[in-house]
Amino acid sequence: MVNSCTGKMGHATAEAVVRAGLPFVPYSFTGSSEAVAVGNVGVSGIPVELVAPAERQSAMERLKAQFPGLIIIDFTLPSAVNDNARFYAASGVPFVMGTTGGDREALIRDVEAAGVSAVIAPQMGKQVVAFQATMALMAENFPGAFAGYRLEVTESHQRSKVDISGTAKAVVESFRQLGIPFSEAGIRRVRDARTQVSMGVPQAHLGGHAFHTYRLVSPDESVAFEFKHNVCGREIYAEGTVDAALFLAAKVAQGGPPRIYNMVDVLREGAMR
Ligand SMILES: NC(=O)c1ccc[n+]([C@@H]2O[C@H](COP(=O)([O-])OP(=O)(O)OC[C@H]3O[C@@H](n4cnc5c(N)ncnc54)[C@H](O)[C@@H]3O)[C@@H](O)[C@H]2O)c1
Ligand SMILES: O=C(O)C1=N[C@H](C(=O)O)CCC1
Repeated sequence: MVNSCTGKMGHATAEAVVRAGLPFVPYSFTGSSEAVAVGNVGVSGIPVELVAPAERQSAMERLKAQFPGLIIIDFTLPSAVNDNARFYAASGVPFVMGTTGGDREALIRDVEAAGVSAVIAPQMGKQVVAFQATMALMAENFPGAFAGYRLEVTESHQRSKVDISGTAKAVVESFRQLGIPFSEAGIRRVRDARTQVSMGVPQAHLGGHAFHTYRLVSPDESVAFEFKHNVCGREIYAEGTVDAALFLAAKVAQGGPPRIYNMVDVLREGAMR
């Protein structure tokens, strides 16, 4: 089940679920205004019934009975992430949380306390996850290697993105361990089309892109490193999310204690196609 199919990522992911030939639940929890205004949406020709927040409790009971082994995928909004995760966890339904932002520490705490398995990650794209894992490995192996360096971080996304890149925040954590004090407030956030075009974002992808640049400069400016990951469109995340859902379903089927996984866990197990 994908929440919310009315959103850009939710819709792209729902299409990827159908493309993969997986059983697709034709219901989607959504924001109250969309449920009223839109009513229903179509995903690859399948009509999907939208469920408003006020109806989600009773709908969840029905869905759990109707779809044993239910896995929820959440791409909603930073303002909804904590409440949604608490709701899924309290309902005992394992879930993949791709939504960024919110209170991330509370998110982990709540899900752990409820004892439900989940994959929670701000980045679902296989190659970007591999880059993230590489930075984390470098930090683990060579802590402080970049002490004294200056870090500049720029992220550009479609205008509708409300929060700072969750991926940039995660990567910055590795740079901190490499010796560079850097606060999230220092991340340069680009949302205007003119700047984006000047940065090389294709016109056709102004409505869906994620460009990231991390630049490290030595104290005397004689040495510079630049890491970039530039994504156009959303397919890379949608496909990675399907991998995460399959991984989670397999973990739940195996039994064992509930656990919170991230996408590096999924990648490490070779579970990304
Ligand atoms: N993890 C990843 O790889 C990845 C990739 C892309 C986007 N994202 C994240 O996914 C999220 C969604 O991005 P988007 O571009 O699809 O946004 P969007 O604005 O297009 O869609 C958000 C949707 O959430 C719905 N919504 C709002 N409140 C809700 C609630 N309480 N319950 C259910 N649905 C609700 C809205 O109706 C809307 O359709 C963002 O946090 C974004 O950063 C993550
Ligand atoms: O389009 C978005 O929104 C994205 N959000 C994630 C983030 O914040 O890191 C992943 C990239 C795309």
